[in-house]
Amino acid sequence: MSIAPSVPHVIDRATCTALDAADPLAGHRDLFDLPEGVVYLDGNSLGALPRATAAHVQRVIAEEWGTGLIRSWNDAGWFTKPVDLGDRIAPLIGASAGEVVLGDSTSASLFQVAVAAARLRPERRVIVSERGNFPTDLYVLESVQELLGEPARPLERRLVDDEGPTLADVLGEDVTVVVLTHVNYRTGRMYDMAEVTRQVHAAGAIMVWDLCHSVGAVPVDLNGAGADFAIGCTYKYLNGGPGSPSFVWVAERHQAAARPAITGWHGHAKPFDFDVEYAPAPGVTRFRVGTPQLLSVAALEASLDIWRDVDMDLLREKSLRLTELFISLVDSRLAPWGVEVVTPRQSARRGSQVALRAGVADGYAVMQALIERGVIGDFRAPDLMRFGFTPLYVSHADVWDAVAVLEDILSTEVWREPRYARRGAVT
Ligand SMILES: Cc1ncc(COP(=O)(O)O)c(C=O)c1O
Ligand SMILES: Nc1c(O)cccc1C(=O)C[C@H](N)C(=O)O
Repeated sequence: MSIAPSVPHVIDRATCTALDAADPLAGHRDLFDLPEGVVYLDGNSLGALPRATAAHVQRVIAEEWGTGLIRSWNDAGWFTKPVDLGDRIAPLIGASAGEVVLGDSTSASLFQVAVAAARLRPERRVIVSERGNFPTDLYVLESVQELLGEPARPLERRLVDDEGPTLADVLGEDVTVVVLTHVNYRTGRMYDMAEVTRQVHAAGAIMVWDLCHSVGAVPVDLNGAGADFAIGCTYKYLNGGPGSPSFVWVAERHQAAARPAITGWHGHAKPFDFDVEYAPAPGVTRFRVGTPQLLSVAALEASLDIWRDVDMDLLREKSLRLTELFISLVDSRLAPWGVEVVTPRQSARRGSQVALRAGVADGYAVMQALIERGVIGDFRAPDLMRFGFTPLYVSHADVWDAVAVLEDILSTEVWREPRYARRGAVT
């Protein structure tokens, strides 16, 4: 695969519009309902609204719910939707049919999967994750510790980072599961999935990947990497809408032995036998819990249609072109204010987002000023401005415009106005 970003050396806005004119993915932007005048660089938190979603959800409400009523569990295929849509996510993450199923929230799915993973290595007593992981993953692992730890044999949680201890430092015969997020939510740094999985397996441990910031953003090959379990969300780059369901991937070789944390009736082998005893469904279906949120599932179904004809190599090429373009414009135009690129410059180590430290300015205030001017990114405490580049709807001209507004905010020092000062919770 060619991943040469091919950003020309001398860049002006006309260069960016020329890149857009030559962009094979440019047409996909029309599949989204983005507000006029907005440069949307926060699809790494909540993806944009696909044009087809409202009508599809409206049809599900009116026809399947309104008219079909209870019959729709069979007639509209409601009962098997989590498995059917799992099969549609599978090609985006290098999974086979029958390996992916929709879950509840990502947090709940991680609990479901991490417990199952740890139970595959019960004699080992250390769970490893990363200090910079998205906090919910770390909190969930505390619950796994509590659930599976015994007074005489507690489970320990060890956190690694680049300053040490590193993953290589802690991997040993006592490690049961390693839980890492493939693309870091703050820095956008991406792990080499195959290499890390190999290291973890060499220590005899189980590898669980969080794909929240990878699925739909970068090509992922779980089976190629030989990973064991994965979870992810669908409301970021898959554009499933706020609160759309998570997904769970379990490698086929683990499915028969895997014992999920929560054994609900939708994961039962024969849910409509209403047995008193639990018997797991075959395959990944046992990771289902209870009634799926079908209106959110419907919104996701509409957004997944967009992925039928997306070439993931082209997607990656465009993603790298956008992030490369952004980084070079930041370097060339924002140096006077000490703006620093935190995301790795090596393209193989970068997801589809870029984080900046604001230098002499207050990043929070700068981000509020940007948002007021229609350039929507976000801020992650203590000091990072984050910009997500969703290749399906962000253009090269958007990148140019975003940096131009950023330069203006820094040079006029408008960010110093009191209305941009930090207050309350931020998303
Ligand atoms: C890496 C990662 N994991 C998990 C989550 C969230 O989990 P949930 O969908 O349960 O809110 C996020 C973002 O919200 C995330 O960035
Ligand atoms: N999931 C979110 C939510 O429920 C509320 C606000 C933001 C989010 C996000 O997705 C945040 C995101 N995971 C992040 O990378 O920071």
